[in-house]
Amino acid sequence: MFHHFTSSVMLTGGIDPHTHLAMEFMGTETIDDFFSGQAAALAGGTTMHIDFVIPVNGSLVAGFEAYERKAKKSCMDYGFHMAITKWDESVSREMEIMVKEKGINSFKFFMAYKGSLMINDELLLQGLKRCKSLGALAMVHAENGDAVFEGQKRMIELGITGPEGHALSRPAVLEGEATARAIRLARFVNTPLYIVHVMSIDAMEEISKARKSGQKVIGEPVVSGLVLDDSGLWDPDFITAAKYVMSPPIRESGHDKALQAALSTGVLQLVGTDHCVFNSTQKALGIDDFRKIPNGVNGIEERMHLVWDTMVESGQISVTDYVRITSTECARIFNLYPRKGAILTGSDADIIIFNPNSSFEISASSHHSRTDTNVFDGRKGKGKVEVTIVGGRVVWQDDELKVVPGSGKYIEMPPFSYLFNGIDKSDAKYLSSLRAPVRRFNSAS
Ligand SMILES: NC(=O)NCCC(=O)O
Ligand SMILES: [Zn+2]
Ligand SMILES: [Zn+2]
Repeated sequence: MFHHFTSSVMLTGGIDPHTHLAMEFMGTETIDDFFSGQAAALAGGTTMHIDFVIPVNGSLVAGFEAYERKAKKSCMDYGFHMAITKWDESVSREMEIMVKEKGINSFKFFMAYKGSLMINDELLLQGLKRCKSLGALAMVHAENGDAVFEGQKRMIELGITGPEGHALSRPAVLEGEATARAIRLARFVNTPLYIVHVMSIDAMEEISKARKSGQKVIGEPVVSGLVLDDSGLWDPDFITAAKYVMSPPIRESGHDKALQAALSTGVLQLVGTDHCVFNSTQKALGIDDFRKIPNGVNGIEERMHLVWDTMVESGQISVTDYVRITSTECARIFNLYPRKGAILTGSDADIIIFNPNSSFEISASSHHSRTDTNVFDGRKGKGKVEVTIVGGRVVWQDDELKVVPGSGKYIEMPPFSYLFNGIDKSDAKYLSSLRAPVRRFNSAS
């Protein structure tokens, strides 16, 4: 959705499907909270984000309440996904409460982070079945956590303790394996699947194959994976190298371009950030051992600019495609369209004015995030978000923020998005195929 506005264009505000604000993780907490992270987002033209609630001691209700408190200071609209980290009757019941009473329509399963968030295949299967019955979208962090654990041991035994050990310990083959496994289990259950942070050709090709076969699989690359390669991890300065540590890792050069191509051809459908930032002091927790470097990079403020420059300015996609991959498709997948993801009568007036002839430059000293580093530091490009409007109010203009803590609203997301269309019919077809050849056996005697 875009309209001409002198040399600038009016576009739908961005929606970031993947963030971690005020998240307790790896013995610390992300430094951007719901105010600072959202202020950064608004300065970069993103007007809504969906964050991941982490259960408290396995309780979804307690986790939801904790995130409600964290989000009180919000200055822009937000929604929640919910992580599932253990399985029992109570979790299964709480999933229903989340969907029917709390406005959550997606659940994330971590196939990595052994010993903390990781789940096994048995849990994943139970979770997929439950998601299907509730009309909720299952999401996976796809890396083989057991093999990552082995890979980490291997690096430490070789004496490789620096940030490069992070990437070497969890190669793309492990992302490809877990992506394939999750896709096959979702096919077995016959429920849609969303792969978060697709970082490699290996994972992307599994998604491509499944989609070609007609399976409902969504692939989300993140801006770091689209525009960076792993060279920063070899920087001789620990803090510089450690800022690039995220999971799955940023890959060797070549994966970035392949992910861009997949995005431009519809193999991948929307762009997130996985904004999950720790400052230099927090990253230094892993100075002697890469396994202790808190995982995560920035992107919430940079996504709209970098996707424009990398994809539209380069000629890979049109402006219409840009709006789809940064906003509309996210709204459709999470059942918010057309309230969000569109400029229409009756939609929330979340709008940006974007000047394609202007330019941007990214730097840790001028960004709005609280963190003291930026993985895109020094990058320049074409295009600039000149104005951000949320709910009809100007919050970013002339490089100045006018944000009000507490003004952001929680957006409930109803279940049974378009991805569930036709699932009941294909189930019925499968069941009738089982019953068709009723076999009779002769008795043994
Ligand atoms: N991605 C990452 O390194 N940190 C955030 C948690 C996750 O999404 O896996
Ligand atoms: Zn993840
Ligand atoms: Zn994440």
